[in-house]
Amino acid sequence: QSSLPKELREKYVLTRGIGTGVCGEVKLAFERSTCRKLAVKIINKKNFKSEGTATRNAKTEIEILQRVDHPCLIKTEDFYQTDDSYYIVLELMEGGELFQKVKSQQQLKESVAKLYFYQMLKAVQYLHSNGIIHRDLKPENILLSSQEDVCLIKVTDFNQSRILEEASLMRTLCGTPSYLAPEVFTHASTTGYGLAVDAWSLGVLLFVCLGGYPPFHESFGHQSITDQIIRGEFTMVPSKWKHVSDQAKDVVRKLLVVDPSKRMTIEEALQHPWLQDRDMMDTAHRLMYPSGDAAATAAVQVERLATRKRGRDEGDEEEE
Ligand SMILES: N=C(N)N/N=C1\CCCc2cc(NC(=O)c3cc4cccc([N+](=O)[O-])c4[nH]3)ccc21
Repeated sequence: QSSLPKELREKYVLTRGIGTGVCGEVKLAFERSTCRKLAVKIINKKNFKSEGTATRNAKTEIEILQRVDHPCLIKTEDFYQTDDSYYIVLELMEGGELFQKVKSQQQLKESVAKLYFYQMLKAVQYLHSNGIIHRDLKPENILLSSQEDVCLIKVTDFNQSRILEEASLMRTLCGTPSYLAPEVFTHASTTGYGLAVDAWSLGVLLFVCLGGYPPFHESFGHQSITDQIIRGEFTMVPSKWKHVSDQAKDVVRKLLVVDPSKRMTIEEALQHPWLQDRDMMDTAHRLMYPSGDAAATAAVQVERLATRKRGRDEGDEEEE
């Protein structure tokens, strides 16, 4: 306890470790004044690359952590630092990492994978609408709020995130364009393809949740994992995928497309038939907006009307 920042020690009691990340650890903490249970993520500063990028990376990440506000993004309660570590006080996510759940359960039930995937899409849609690319979406960075299958998920670890620097693009365009590459003008370098990296990662995440194993891996066949990824070559092993619906497989196939300009976007994924599931959406919105406050309920109604309208447009027979 001695190396902890004094203010942290005065406000919280840190107890046992509850999860070990590659870049530090997570401890169970109690807020002295309320006895509330919380998590404290301790990140060693040396985990960030060289000093230069470390401070910039860390600042960006801390900025993002404190700026984002969405039910499916980790929320920081408090923040402290010493010379060698950051101490981030967070809400407790008692379900731990999605990684552990998939590892222990092999593959998730399709309905559970859909509920989690929908929440991940909403979280990433929020980040993208705020000009943030996550760039490191993986099962270790998806936290579950409880041990129950039906639970809230939260995306975390914005260490690789990038805030789309529109400002730097504007500065670039002020200079002489003669040496600038075409993609600088076609937004490929900022808003366009940048966002598509998160869509790919969500495809890998969905594959792992449904299939219980990763689409690309060193141990598969003769190709290196890089070649498998560059060629977009993955196999849906029948024994693992025979119970998975064609619509779910379609979402995976449309996200794991090598050409970013042909890859399904987050918005398109949200419109995909597999996700036009009112029960799942009602469950997700109940988890995301438990207070059921007016604004949230209105948001849900809008979404449901939109879904219903889409259904009618596409000659959807099923009536409520
Ligand atoms: N690396 C980086 N630069 N930023 N990373 C970050 C940014 C700050 C937030 C953050 C939180 C976590 N993880 C948890 O909170 C967590 C894991 C966990 C496992 C079991 C139980 C509980 N729990 O019962 O709470 C758990 N909470 C992992 C990485 C990061």
